[in-house]
Amino acid sequence: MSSEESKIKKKIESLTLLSLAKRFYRFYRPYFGLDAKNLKRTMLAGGIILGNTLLAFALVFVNTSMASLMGLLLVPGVTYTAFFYAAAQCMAAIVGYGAITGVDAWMASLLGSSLAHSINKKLENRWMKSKGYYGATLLPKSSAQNPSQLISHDNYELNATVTELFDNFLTTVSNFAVGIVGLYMLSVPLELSLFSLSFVLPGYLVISTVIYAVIYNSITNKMGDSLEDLQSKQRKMEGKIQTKINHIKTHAEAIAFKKGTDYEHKSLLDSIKQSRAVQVSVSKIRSLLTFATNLHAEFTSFFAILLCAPNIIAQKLSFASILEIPYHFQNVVNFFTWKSDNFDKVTDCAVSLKRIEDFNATLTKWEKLQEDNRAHLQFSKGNNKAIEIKNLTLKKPDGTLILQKFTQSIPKGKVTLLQAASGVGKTSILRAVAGLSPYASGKISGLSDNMHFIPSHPYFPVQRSLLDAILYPSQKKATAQEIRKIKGLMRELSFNESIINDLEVVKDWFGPHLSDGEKQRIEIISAIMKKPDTLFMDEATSRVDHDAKTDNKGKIERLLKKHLPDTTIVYTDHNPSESGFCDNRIYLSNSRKAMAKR
Ligand SMILES: Nc1ncnc2c1ncn2[C@@H]1O[C@H](COP(=O)(O)OP(=O)(O)OP(=O)(O)O)[C@@H](O)[C@H]1O
Repeated sequence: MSSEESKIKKKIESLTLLSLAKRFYRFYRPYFGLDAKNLKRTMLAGGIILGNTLLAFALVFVNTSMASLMGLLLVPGVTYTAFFYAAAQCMAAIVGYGAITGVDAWMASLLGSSLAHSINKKLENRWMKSKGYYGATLLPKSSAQNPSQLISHDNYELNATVTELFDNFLTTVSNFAVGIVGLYMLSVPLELSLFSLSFVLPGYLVISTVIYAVIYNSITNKMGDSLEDLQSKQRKMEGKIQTKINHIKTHAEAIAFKKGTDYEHKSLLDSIKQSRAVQVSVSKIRSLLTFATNLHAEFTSFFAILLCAPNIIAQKLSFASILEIPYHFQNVVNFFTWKSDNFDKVTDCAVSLKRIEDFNATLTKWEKLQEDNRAHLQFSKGNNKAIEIKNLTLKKPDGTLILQKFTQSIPKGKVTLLQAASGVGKTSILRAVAGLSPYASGKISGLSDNMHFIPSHPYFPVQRSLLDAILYPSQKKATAQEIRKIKGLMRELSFNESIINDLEVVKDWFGPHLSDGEKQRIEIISAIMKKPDTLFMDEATSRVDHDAKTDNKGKIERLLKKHLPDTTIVYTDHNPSESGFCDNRIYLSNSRKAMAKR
């Protein structure tokens, strides 16, 4: 089979109800069972199934009581007592039917929200705990999904719609059963005479209804085949727009400085235009489907009457039976046309499910990559004298080399400067040491758990105070002593009093409230507060002055020596001071070989 053929086959398969049901089954299976965690959901699903079985009986009760009321009205000389009794029966049947429907819908919505909550927790948990937020971008050919839409919106929509569809499908099945039985009971055998031969077709109403339904279903299915693809594209476009807007917000200042408004505007507008083009195609297909389904809705009664015509003409059907036929006909047809009748919702769910499947697949790849890498890059306890790096080889996601067989001994309790030209691999070494490089091999020994890293771009948690940023990621309340110490360090690093007074105020501290150099000084205070055994700093003072007068860089270096006298410090710096801060230098040459010099 050619690749084109197999693609087409895959597409057709992906849209069949059976294959969709299989995918949904695989996806939802872990959320049901008899254990305490899943029992509530299992009971709700059972309740919905039971509710729909009861609905089938309630429906029979509604139909028979209506038919007997009709029959009664046609009897000459009917009494009011008999009429009210029959009417009361009808009322009771209708109210009973309505009540079961209400309880059923309530259980479906409870099930939907319970599933949404549980699945979201799992997705979020997996994304955060496996560091998927970091790793997804490191995968080769990663399409770097934007999970914000998925976690905040798609998953809730998916579960609300799936449970609604599940309930709706069960109702359709129970109505179908009632419809088939009803049509069969009303189906007076059709007698046909052709030439001298006569035929009798028993249950012909059932057979004709099924034939009608199958033909209608195949027509609408063909029309809606491309809807899932288009909706998938539409969601991707929405994700792209969100990403671009977030990007503009994050880099607002740089864009404004670079006078990039028109550039960003055009880029955003292009995405909005593309999304609009997809939306127009989706609307066209939707309107075609609406046309077909509305036509079918009107045709149903007409076709049912046509089917009954021979028996009505032969006066073999009572008036009450004639009234029942379109109703049963509709119920039988609805079963076959269920997917096309709910095409929008079914494809919406299929699209959301696909996005969650892709998201999970990306996380699985990342988890596997980490697992594989654990065997290649080995960490061990080592000795008290030095951090030993042996044969460290680092690669890019596409497999090309960054650094080969780097071997180095870093003395403990000293300050070591890691120097090299830009792009040689200094940050990559720090990533490997932090266990954040999935394409690394070699051996590293002598590290303790108490390490601290200052990344090249300062980090501030969202909607938190400066104090929270300094103590990040600790979630404990700061003690009065800690606050006093932090304020003292801020004064030593020449912070303005107004900033010191705002220490506990929640602000967008990553925004313009602090200069870049101030942000870097906050990171230094954070490191001092952690008292790590080993401190790794990546260009941590690049935005801080070190001229003779103010010398903030010198202040930082003296402060680190004073407060962290026993800490092993390893840092990168393109513009190191000559103040004697570092005890040891490592030069990483372009030929990827390291040389050490004291
Ligand atoms: N995830 C990645 N995907 C692709 N290339 C990568 C990745 N990580 C690192 N590299 C490449 O590895 C090389 C080394 O990068 P690294 O950031 O370690 O350099 P550096 O020595 O710290 O540079 P600088 O001094 O400019 O910060 C660069 O060419 C970079 O593009």
